[in-house]
Amino acid sequence: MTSTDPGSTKTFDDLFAELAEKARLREPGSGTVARLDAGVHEIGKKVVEEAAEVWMAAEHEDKDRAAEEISQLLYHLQVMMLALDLEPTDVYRHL
Ligand SMILES: N=c1c2ncn([C@@H]3O[C@H](COP(=O)(O)OP(=O)(O)OP(=O)(O)O)[C@@H](O)[C@H]3O)c2ncn1[C@@H]1O[C@H](COP(=O)(O)O)[C@@H](O)[C@H]1O
Repeated sequence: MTSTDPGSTKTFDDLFAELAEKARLREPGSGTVARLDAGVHEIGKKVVEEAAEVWMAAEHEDKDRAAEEISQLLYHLQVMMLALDLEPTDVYRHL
């Protein structure tokens, strides 16, 4: 996907609803369910790893790569939210 390509129209809230449903159903084969089962410590490591990848892409790669890494960071933050039983509104009220 390039920065001029709209690509997926999925939003933050759409992805959160999708992940919450997979977690609720414990969907077989879901990477999200596996990450939740691994626990907060492992999820936290992925959050830190993806944050570093955002930083590196921002400094050394193009905008589209940075956007891709940001999307992955948002995904792992959502997994952390699910692990902590946090809703988006619990986060939004601090914005
Ligand atoms: N948006 C994402 C998403 N972003 C990042 N990731 C995961 O985070 C990893 C980040 O890439 P890395 O370069 O760090 O890969 P890696 O080092 O091999 O990471 P590990 O898998 O070893 O942790 C990806 O390989 C995915 O496993 C995601 N996994 C899933 N989704 C979406 O979440 C939804 C549910 O996915 P499942 O639960 O797998 O069905 C679907 O719509 C997916 O598109």
